[in-house]
Amino acid sequence: MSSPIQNAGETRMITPERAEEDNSEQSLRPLALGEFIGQQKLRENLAIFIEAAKARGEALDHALFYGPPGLGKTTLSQIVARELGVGFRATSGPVIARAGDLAALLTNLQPRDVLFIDEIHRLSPAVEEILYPAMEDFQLDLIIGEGPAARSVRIDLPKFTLVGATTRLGMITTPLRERFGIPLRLNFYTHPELELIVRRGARVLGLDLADTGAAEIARRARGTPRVAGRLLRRVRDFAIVAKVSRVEAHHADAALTRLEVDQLGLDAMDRRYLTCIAENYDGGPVGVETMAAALSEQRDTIEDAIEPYLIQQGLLQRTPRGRMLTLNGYKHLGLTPSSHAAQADLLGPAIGEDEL
Ligand SMILES: Nc1ncnc2c1ncn2[C@@H]1O[C@H](COP(=O)(O)OP(=O)(O)OP(=O)(O)O)[C@@H](O)[C@H]1O
Ligand SMILES: [Mg+2]
Repeated sequence: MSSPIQNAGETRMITPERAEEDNSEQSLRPLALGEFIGQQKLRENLAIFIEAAKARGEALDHALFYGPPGLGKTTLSQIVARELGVGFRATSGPVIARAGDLAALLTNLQPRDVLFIDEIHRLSPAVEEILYPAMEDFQLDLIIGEGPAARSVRIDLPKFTLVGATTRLGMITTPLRERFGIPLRLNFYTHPELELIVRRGARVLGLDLADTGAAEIARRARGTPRVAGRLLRRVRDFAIVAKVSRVEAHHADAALTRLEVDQLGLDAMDRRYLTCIAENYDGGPVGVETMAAALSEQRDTIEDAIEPYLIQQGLLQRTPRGRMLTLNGYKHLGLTPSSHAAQADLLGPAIGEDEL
């Protein structure tokens, strides 16, 4: 089991979530706003906010990046600090266990620094409590001591920028959400954008990739740069072993088909999810907990990493009563819908996209 090809098959090939291997993502990470491909509106707005903050010599307003995994939230957060020319400190929601941990981070910031909190929806309520006055008034209210001897002290903080990232906007409490002056939503990338990202990645990796090969990988990257980078590496593995000097569409297609990534970019897991709804639940509606149990998957994984792309592709719909397969979902599986199930397309309105 030591060849790269066999190892590649062991994990879910196109999962947009981070994996060990993604440490090598660093090399594919764009470092400036100008190098960042796609998310055009967001990029333009961000550039204006950054320029204005710099002109005023003030800290940028707090910013919140949200959207499915692997679309560039962490990358953009690093770019923000770099473009501002300030320090960057990174932590994540589950890592900050106690209020004191956050206090230590905040008191060590330099003026205008960026403090990046990944998975910010997973902060504990006690920590969030400390964060509110820090974000709003740049003050820290700490209780020192216990019992009758306890007293509260107030510490002034440097004016800093909090950059939060989350895959689950719906799980952020309203008071926290309202303290971000700049909420920024990341969307799935278009095929032409992904093609540019794949071509850039191939240059960085030193792979001779024909434009047709780049297009093939882009089309099957699930709208997600992280997936594009991963597919690109796997195609490169196949190319090395097969001694292909220039990778064309048919090479990429052969590699991706062997990895069970289909024409839409769905993998075995996605198809298992869709098939389960079609065959076990007559097309739905079925609740997410039921699906999690049926597939032995975490609910979070299903909601973060599987459903958003299926919904975006029009294969699945989230209704107030549960998940439903659409006619396109059936078509993609090569199944004939039951008359009952075909209703998904007529059932409105779907749950707001923000809930994703
Ligand atoms: N616009 C882009 N252009 C080129 N590469 C990109 C772009 N966006 C993301 N990437 C690449 O995709 C990978 C994943 O990006 P990133 O880690 O920023 O995603 P994320 O949104 O923070 O994901 P998660 O929600 O899992 O934390 C990185 O290797 C990054 O270099
Ligand atoms: Mg991230």
